[in-house]
Parts: sequence; C-alpha cells; structure tokens
Amino acid sequence: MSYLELESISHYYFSEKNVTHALDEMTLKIEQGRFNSLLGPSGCGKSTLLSIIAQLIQPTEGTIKFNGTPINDQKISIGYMLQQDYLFPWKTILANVLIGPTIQGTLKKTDQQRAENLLEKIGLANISDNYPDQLSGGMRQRVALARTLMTEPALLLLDEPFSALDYQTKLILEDFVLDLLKEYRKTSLLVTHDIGEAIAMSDTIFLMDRKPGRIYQRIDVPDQVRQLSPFKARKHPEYQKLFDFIWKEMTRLEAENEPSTL
Ligand SMILES: Nc1ncnc2c1ncn2[C@@H]1O[C@H](COP(=O)(O)OP(=O)(O)OP(=O)(O)O)[C@@H](O)[C@H]1O
Repeated sequence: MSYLELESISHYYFSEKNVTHALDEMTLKIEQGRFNSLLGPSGCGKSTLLSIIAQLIQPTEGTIKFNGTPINDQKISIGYMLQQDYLFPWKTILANVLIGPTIQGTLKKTDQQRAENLLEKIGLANISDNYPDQLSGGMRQRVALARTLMTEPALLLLDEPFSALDYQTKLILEDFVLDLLKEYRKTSLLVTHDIGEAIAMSDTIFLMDRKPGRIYQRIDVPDQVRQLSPFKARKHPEYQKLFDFIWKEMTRLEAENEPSTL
C-alpha cells in the first residue's frame, strides 16, 4: 500500500467562455519518507495538482488515497511551502513559527518549547525576537519551513519555494531543507521547473507533459546521486547524465506541444 496514491485524477477549469483541461487521468504513488518532485513545463498543471492534494480544490474526477483510504474521509495535516513566505511582518520570528497553534487557540507550553527547538535547528534561535524584515530571503524561508514543521505535517507540499532566491542562497537552502526533512522523516512533493533542483533533491521525479497535464514518466534518481547532499550531487557524473536525459525529454515535449507550422 502506498502512502499517497492518486488514482486517475482529471481536472477541468470552467469559465463562461472556456473549458481548460488542466489534468488528465493522473496516476501516481508516493512512498513514505521520500522526497519527490513534479517537473514539467509551464502550464502542465503542477500547481493545480498540489491544490488538489492539499484539498484546496476538488478534482473533477479521480480519488486520492492516503494510507489506502480516500483523503476526503480523513483529517490529515498537510504542510504547504510557497515561493513567498507569507510571514506576518508585525510578529516576531518566534510568534510567526507559533502562528498555527496560536490561531487554532491550542497554544501550549510544549509548543513554545518545540518552536524554540526548531529555531535552534534552523540556526535562528539567537534572533527569535527579531522581525521578518530584519532577515534575508533565505532566512525567511527557513522560518517558513519551521512554521510548517510546527504543524507536524504528514505530507509536505513545496511549490517552487526557492525560485525567488539568488542562486547561491538557493543552493545553500536546498541542502539545508533536505537535511531537515530527512531528519524529520517527512514525505515531500516539490513542484519545480528546475531540472537540476529536481535531480539534486529527489528520490523520485515525476516528469509531466502538458495540454492536458499528465504524468509522462517516473524516474528514480540513482542511489549514487540521491545519497549525496544536493550541492555534492550536482557534481556527480550520474547527475549530469540524468540532467541531459531529462533536458532532451523536456525539449521534445515542448516541441511536440508547439503548434505546427506550414
Ligand atoms: N483558476 C483557473 N481558471 C482557469 N484555468 C486555470 C486556472 N488555474 C490554472 N488554469 C489553467 O490550467 C492549466 C494548468 O495550470 P497550472 O497553474 O496548474 O500549471 P503549472 O504547471 O503550475 O504552471 P506554472 O509552471 O506556469 O506555474 C493551464 O492551462 C492554466 O492556464
């Protein structure tokens, strides 16, 4: 039995004048504790799929199962990390990390302790009384990750969380985030356009095609690469081989989707 299983998910967006077929019969299985990526061209339906898994929208057709039971019949904590950190500027770093239990009115002393431990883990314990605008983009994303981990999510969805950062910060953060997620044994699904990021971080990559969006191929990253940190993985010859393969596949998919010319 898979941890998370998508069975024939299709989705259409309807407007007065148009119908967009965003996803077509998507089937995929994710195992517990693994880091997965959805990689595909713009408009292939990556964000739609994450919104469906997060139960923000209902798919037109299909079922999502968690531990073998439909996700709609269960109460599952799903964490969401986005390109923008959405930290509250008027709250301290510690208060931002505690925002979940604070809003739910369940804040306990143990939460405070857990938040402090998480801030220690992300190397920001000494500035927990600072405000978000005193932090760099990379530090802010680390706070956003700690805030998400506070909710003890059974599944973590990451929608291009590094794409607004400069390249060096992004590489440092990739290592940092993956380390932390492995330590906490989190099951994660990252959406990205970045082939290198998908290979360097993932155990498994799902390559998507578009119009309509569907899973085109499942690629298990070779052990020699996935056992390394993302920064080191980028230097491995197998990384380059896989990069070239995916590059070729994606270029071909893009070309097939171009309107034909006379
Ligand atoms: N709210 C909406 N109403 C109508 N069509 C939509 C809506 N949201 C997305 N779409 C369409 O559905 C398709 C998939 O969009 P989606 O944003 O999920 O793709 P994506 O792969 O995340 O794109 P990107 O990489 O550019 O963020 C696209 O054709 C898009 O135009």
